[in-house]
Amino acid sequence: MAIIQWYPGHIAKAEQELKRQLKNVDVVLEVLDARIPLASQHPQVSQWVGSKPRLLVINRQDMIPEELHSQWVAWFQSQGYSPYLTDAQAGKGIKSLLKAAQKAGEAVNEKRRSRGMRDRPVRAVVMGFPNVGKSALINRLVGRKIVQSARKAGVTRQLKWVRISDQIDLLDAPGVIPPKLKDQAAAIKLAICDDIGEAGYDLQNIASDLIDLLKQLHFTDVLENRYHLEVSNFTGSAYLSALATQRHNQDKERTARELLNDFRKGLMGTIPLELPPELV
Ligand SMILES: Nc1nc2c(ncn2[C@@H]2O[C@H](COP(=O)(O)OP(=O)(O)OP(=O)(O)O)[C@@H](O)[C@H]2O)c(=O)[nH]1
Repeated sequence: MAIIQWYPGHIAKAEQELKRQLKNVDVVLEVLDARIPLASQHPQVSQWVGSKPRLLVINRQDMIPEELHSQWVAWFQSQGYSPYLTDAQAGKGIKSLLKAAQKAGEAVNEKRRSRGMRDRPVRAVVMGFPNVGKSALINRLVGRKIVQSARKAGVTRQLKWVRISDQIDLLDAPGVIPPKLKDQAAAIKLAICDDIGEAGYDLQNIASDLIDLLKQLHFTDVLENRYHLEVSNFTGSAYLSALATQRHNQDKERTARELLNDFRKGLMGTIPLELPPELV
């Protein structure tokens, strides 16, 4: 079991900043990682967002098999959400999301009109865990590069409004959700997918956890195809050691980094680490 450590001061600050941003918006776009849509949802978001319309953006759709797309949409709809699938890197799913955000914010203008006020653009914010693709999504929604999008977790700056159309304004800085504190199983998945930002974790433990998880989900073939080492008789940790012996002169740290990078870059294939609950 991996021990993941957080920095409470850092989290408190992020949480405060998020609440400050949320005060100013009409519509929230909550970005999830398609490989782990459940673990990348934060239980407190509902409370923070309150009654504002919220759209779920299941990003990195390219990193899971296509047949799962509609299954996740159906599942989230059954839970009362409005889910939209995107690939922010390639720019897929952006138009429908934009339309939905515009529509979700219409209530604001209805209210304004009823008070004799003029319409104004709907204000939206993109929020989600570190590194889930918020900046890439903002750049796609705006249609040009206004936010730095990087592979390294935690790259996000201060806020400004950007007009996307005469109907919608977007905060140029994403709202970063501080990682979940209590749910270790979710935290491990977030760490595996590199969605945990500046939290400290042990690379070797997380790599071992990834191997255990792949075994549990019957994805042993992806490991065997990539590394040509049979996995069935090994625990995650023992497999990592065996791999280290085979590949890097017993350097487990290097092997762990390589394994995680291979997974994160999609080099093992499109592997969902979670399935919609009915399918389990
Ligand atoms: N394959 C794939 N990669 C994506 C997608 N969206 C974003 N990425 C990549 O994921 C990495 C992180 O994306 P960012 O947009 O920087 O993530 P962020 O949520 O803004 O990150 P922070 O600023 O750290 O909170 C980048 O390398 C992006 O190119 C996607 O839909 N598919």
